[in-house]
Amino acid sequence: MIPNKINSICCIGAGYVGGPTMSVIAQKCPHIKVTVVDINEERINAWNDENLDNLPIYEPGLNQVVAEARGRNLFFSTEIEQGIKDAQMIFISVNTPTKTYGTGKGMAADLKFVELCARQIAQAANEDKIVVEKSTLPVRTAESIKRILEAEDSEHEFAILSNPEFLAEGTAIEDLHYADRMLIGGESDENGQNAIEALVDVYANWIPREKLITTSVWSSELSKLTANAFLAQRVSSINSISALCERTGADVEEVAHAIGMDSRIGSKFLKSSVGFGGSCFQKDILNLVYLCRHFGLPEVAEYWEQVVKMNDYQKHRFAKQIIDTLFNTVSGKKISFLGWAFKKDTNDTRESSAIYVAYELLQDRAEVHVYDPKVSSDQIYKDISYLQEHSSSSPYCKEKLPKDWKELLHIHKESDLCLKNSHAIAVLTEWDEFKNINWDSVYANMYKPAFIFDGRNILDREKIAKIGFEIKSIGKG
Ligand SMILES: NC(=O)C1=CN([C@@H]2O[C@H](COP(=O)(O)OP(=O)(O)OC[C@H]3O[C@@H](n4cnc5c(N)ncnc54)[C@H](O)[C@@H]3O)[C@@H](O)[C@H]2O)C=CC1
Ligand SMILES: O=C(O)[C@H]1O[C@H](OP(=O)(O)OP(=O)(O)OC[C@H]2O[C@@H](n3ccc(=O)[nH]c3=O)[C@H](O)[C@@H]2O)[C@H](O)[C@@H](O)[C@@H]1O
Repeated sequence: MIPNKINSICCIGAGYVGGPTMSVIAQKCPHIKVTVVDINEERINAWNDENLDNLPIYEPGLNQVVAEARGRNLFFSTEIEQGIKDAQMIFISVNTPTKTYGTGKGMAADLKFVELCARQIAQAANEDKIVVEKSTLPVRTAESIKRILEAEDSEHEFAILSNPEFLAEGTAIEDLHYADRMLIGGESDENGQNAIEALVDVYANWIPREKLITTSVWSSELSKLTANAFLAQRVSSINSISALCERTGADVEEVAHAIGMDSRIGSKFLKSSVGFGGSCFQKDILNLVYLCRHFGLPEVAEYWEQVVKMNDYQKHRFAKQIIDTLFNTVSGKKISFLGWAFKKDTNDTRESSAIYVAYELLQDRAEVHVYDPKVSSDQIYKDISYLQEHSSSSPYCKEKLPKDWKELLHIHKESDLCLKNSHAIAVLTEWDEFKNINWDSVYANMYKPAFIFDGRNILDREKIAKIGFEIKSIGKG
C-alpha cells in the first residue's frame, strides 16, 4: 500500500534541479531525511565539499541552505541502490536532453537516463514506493515508467506522480521558497491519491495550500512543456519586434513597456536580448514540436517550431551585425565578450547565445576573447567543441571551424585584460558588474572606431556614446 505520509526521500540526479530543490525540501522539512544520489562522483564530492564556495552549482542563496541542512537531514551520495532502498519517495531529476541520434534526432527528448532510473528503482525496491517525475518529460512518460517498474518488479506497488519544476536558474532558491505554484499530477486510484497527499504534505511545510495544484498526470506533464513554450514564445515575439525596431527607428524597450502595461499582456518576460539560452527552452519546445508531429498535428508543430527559428535568427542577426559593422571582416580582429553564461547569476552555459555568436565569429576567423565571472575556461572550450560536433543544431553554425580555432579563442580572468586593445566589445550576459566598468579607460585602450554591441541592453547608451564609442543595442534604431 502506498503511504500518504513519508519521512524519507531519495532524489536521483544532483544537478541544477535536484541539488537546489532537495536542499530546500531538507531545509524546510527537518523531519524528512533527504538523500541526493548521482552517478557523477565528482559532482557528489563537490556537493559534499566543506568549502561551500566549491558547490558544483552557483546559485545565490544556495550556500546558506546547504549549510543549514547538510549533515542534518540532507545527504549527497553515489550509493544509488542504497538511497533508493532507504526512501519511501524517489524523485527522478536526471537530464532529458534532445536526442542526438536515431529516431527523433534533434527533436525528441532522450529518455535513456529516465528509463535507467526506472530500472534502478525496480531492482532496488524493497517496499512499495512513490516515484516522482521531477525531470521535464514528454506527455505520457509516466505510463512507460510504470510499465518498466511493474515488469521488472511485480512484488511491490508503485505510484507515479508528475511534479515538474518551474524554478529559473539564478533565482532558484527564491523561486523554490516562494513558488508561484507547485503542480502535482497523479492517478485517481487509492494509491495515486495517497501519493498525491504525501507529496502535498511535504510542500505544505512552506508553500500555502492554495498554491498546491493537483491534476491528472498527463495534464501536469503537458503543463510543464507548455509553460516553457509560452515563456520562450514571449522572448521570441519581442525579439522579432526588435528587428523591426532597428529598421524603423522605434525603441524596443519603449514598445515593451507600452504593451506590458496592458494587464492582459503583462510586463514580465518582454526583455529583448541576443536570444534565449539555457538547457530547457529550446529542448522543451523541440520536444513539443516532436510530440505534435507524432500525434498528427503538423500545423501545431510548425507554429511552435517558429519560436526556436526566431531565436536562431536573433543570435545570427547579432553576430552578423558585428561582422557587417566591422567593415565586413573580423579576421584577425579582437572581439571581446563580456559574459558567457546564458543569463546572469549562474555558471550554466548550456545553449547560451554566446556560444553561437562566438562560433559564427570564429567561422570568420575573429580573435574571440571572453570574460565571465563564473564560467571556467575549460567549459568555454567544451561548449565550442560540442557545437562543432553537433553543428546541425543551428542553421547558421553548419560550417566547421578552422583547424586552429582553439588559438583564436582566449579566456580571461579579469575584464580589463579581456577588453584591452579590442576592435569591438560584445555584451552577451547581463552580469551586474558590467554596469560598473570604467568605460573611459576601456575606450582609451581600444582600436578606433571603438564599437560596443550591447546584446542585453544594460549599458547607458548616452553615456557610452559621449565617451566616443559607437554603440549598437538590441532593438534600437
Ligand atoms: N536546469 C533547470 O533550470 C531546470 C531543469 N528542469 C528539468 O530537470 C531535469 C534535470 O535538469 P538539470 O538538473 O538541469 O540537469 P543536470 O544535467 O544538471 O543534472 C542531471 C544529473 O543527473 C545525473 N544522472 C543521470 N542519469 C543518472 C542515473 N541513472 N543515476 C544517477 N544519476 C544520474 C547526471 O549525472 C547529472 O548530474 C531535466 O529534465 C530538465 O529539463 C526543469 C526545470 C528547471
Ligand atoms: O524548465 C526550465 O529549465 C526553466 O526554464 C526557464 O528558466 P531558465 O532557463 O533557468 O531562465 P529564464 O529566466 O527563463 O531565462 C531563459 C533565457 O531567456 C532569456 N530571457 C528571459 C526573459 C526575457 O525577458 N528575455 C530574455 O532574453 C534569458 O536571458 C535566458 O537566456 C523558466 O523560466 C523556468 O520556469 C523553467 O523551470
